Amino acid sequence: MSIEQLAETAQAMVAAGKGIIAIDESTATIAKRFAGVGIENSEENRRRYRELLLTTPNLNQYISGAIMFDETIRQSTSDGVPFAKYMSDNGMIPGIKVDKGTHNLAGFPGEVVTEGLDGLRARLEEYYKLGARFCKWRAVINIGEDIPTGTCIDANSHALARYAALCQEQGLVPMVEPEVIMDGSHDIDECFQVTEVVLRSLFASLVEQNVVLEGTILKASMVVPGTTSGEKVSIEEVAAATLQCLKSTVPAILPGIVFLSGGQSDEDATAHLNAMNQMGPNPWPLSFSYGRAMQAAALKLWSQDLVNNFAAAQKTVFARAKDNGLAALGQWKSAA
Ligand SMILES: O=P(O)(O)OC[C@H]1O[C@](O)(COP(=O)(O)O)[C@@H](O)[C@@H]1O
Repeated sequence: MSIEQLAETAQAMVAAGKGIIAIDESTATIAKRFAGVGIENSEENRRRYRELLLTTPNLNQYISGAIMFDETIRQSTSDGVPFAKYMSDNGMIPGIKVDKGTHNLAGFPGEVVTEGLDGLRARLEEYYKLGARFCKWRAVINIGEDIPTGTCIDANSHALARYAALCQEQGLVPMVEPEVIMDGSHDIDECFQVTEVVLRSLFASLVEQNVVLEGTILKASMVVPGTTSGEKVSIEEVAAATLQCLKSTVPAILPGIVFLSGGQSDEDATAHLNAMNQMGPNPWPLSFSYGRAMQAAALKLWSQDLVNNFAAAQKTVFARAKDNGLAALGQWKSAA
């Protein structure tokens, strides 16, 4: 796989007015999401739900690709078409989450490191054969008293860079996701400082491990105050702080940055992305890779009647995709 092909895939992931739908919740995470709305966490319900999301009519107008979980990439539509094939046939790029989740970082209470490097080369080979063309690995950085430590940041950056190099070796575009978690009483300035250190460390590690930035996508968290800080900030303040942080840390050669929603309301996630694009031109396309902010409304509606609300829930998915697609162009208008 040439660098040009990796770069082409990466650029297609952030094509103008399009973003990614993250449907890669691990079995434990989807269990939480289903429990929140009273859906039984069975394999068939998970398959049917992912089918609802992926077969939303005209989704490809605003969605360039989807990140799946290991179970999902092995599942098919009710008509027996593997999800990855369904996506490629419908102009969307199949992606796969390849990390094996976070684990306590030994010796550093309150901090975690993402695992999954052992045997990764063989797993990537298989995912490529199953149709995946990009991957995702999420590192988690918590803010609290005396954390994050430099050790935790370095350990996670190193793992992200090792993962990214392996992906590129196997012809897969790595999406690197260092999520600075919103939970906590820290203010927006602290989130800014932590995010800045994390991104500097990540890009230093990527370069050290010979990762080709032209074939890499960053999945970033926004610079926001901690959820229990009580600090009130405007949409424009979040957008300006996030942009400043990214501009001072992310090389302009990167093909694009997509954001996670991290527990923000649907409206905030869209409004923040829209504001950042209105503040452009920016060095890279800025788009979305939302999980909850793409799905929450649809999941709630579907949970009320798994049979009869299927099509209505898909309309909700389409509406969220459209809102976020417009926000990726800075053309979204709040209904409020
Ligand atoms: O903990 P898990 O199961 O890996 O899931 C983490 C989730 O966080 C994300 O990275 C971002 O999702 P949100 O937009 O909901 O924050 C998703 O891609 C993923 O499903």
